[in-house]
Amino acid sequence: ALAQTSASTEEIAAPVPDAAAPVTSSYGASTANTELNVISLPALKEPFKEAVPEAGYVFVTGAKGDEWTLRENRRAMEDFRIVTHRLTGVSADQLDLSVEILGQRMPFPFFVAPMGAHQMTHEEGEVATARGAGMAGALYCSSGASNRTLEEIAQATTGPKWFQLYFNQDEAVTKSLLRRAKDAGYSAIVLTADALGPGTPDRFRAMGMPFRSDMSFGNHDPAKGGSGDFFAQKVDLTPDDIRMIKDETGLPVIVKGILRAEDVDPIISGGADAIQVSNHGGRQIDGVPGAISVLPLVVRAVDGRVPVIMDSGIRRGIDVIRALAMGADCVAVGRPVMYGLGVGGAPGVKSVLEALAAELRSDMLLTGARSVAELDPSYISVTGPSAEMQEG
Ligand SMILES: Cc1cc2nc3c(=O)[nH]c(=O)nc-3n(C[C@H](O)[C@H](O)[C@H](O)COP(=O)(O)O)c2cc1C
Ligand SMILES: CCCCCCC(=O)C(=O)O
Repeated sequence: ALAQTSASTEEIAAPVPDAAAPVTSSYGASTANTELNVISLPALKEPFKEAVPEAGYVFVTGAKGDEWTLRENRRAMEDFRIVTHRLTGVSADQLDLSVEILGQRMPFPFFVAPMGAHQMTHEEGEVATARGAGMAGALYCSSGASNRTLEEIAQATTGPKWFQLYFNQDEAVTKSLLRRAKDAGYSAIVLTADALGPGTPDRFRAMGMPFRSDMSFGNHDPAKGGSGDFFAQKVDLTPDDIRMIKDETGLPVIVKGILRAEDVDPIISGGADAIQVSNHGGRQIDGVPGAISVLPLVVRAVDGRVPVIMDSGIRRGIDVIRALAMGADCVAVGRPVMYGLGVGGAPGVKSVLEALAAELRSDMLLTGARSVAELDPSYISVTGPSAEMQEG
């Protein structure tokens, strides 16, 4: 039996098995544990709405202010038109989708973006998401705002893992998080530079900010070896903070949330090992450009010194091609992974990642490039507002 939704037939791509819906907690997050027939990542949004509490749906899908940046992340993708090659002799068995970033080999050029508060969506929280990522062989980036502890999450995945840091005002708290991340086997630290705290979509605020009452920030839970207050984030970050993370852990540092070419030099001089172009999925400040629009400007400023990662708006195989051709070394996938979690739990996450890999594989074959390394700007014609930004 399939759950009924109010969406049109075209929008309902993936059936929601009955197993996706049971409600066992007072909050009512999903307990689903099933593989999904993913027709496309965007088409999972409606089943996600059916499978999770309204608060979780609004928190995940919403964005800041008028949500212009959220929409612009998708619209701007259309400015990047793919210029295909023909008769290149590429066959499926020759196609190489693997990449290596910061010493980490990945089977495909995308990974799970750091996202917090997964128990707003699924009872198991990040443990299920990380397990699903591992099942697909994908790198999992664990959010500093996870409900489960970084240690529980590290144990849940069989794949590579990075830890995303929300730098705390209390240096002892930050250093303790970093030490724990290193001890748990995370191989890089992602410093988020573009956030003041949780996303606060207007629709979520209108509901009274209904975070679940039993929600904990696992990494700060004193009962689980944590300390400090998640909300006491240090906002006045400088490049010196990068050095502290490196000194403390000896791990590579990725700075996430960069949208401007001028920011690149001080960040690389500060010791960053990679730059992540992102507008946080439009959740922190509205009105900033689509991430794909500014990617070429940042790539030019980086000039090959460190890898460039991009997220915000990745939904399709062709989006991955667009970003890689414009100079990203890999991309991160955000909200669609949460859709998979809500609708299918760990196997649902695996299904989402495998569906994107399958889509990318066929899109690559039709693009004519043999490998991710072969993609370059010649595969893209930049049009519209994004083209104007490259000139200015
Ligand atoms: C529910 C949710 C929670 C998020 N939490 C974090 C977080 O804890 N740390 C972080 O750096 N980014 C966080 N992000 C931003 C993502 O890492 C990523 O930048 C964003 O989801 C990209 O936009 P997209 O999902 O629309 O592609 C979060 C995003 C969502 C949707
Ligand atoms: C209350 C938990 C917040 C977790 C996610 C924080 C964040 O970065 C976001 O965009 O939201």
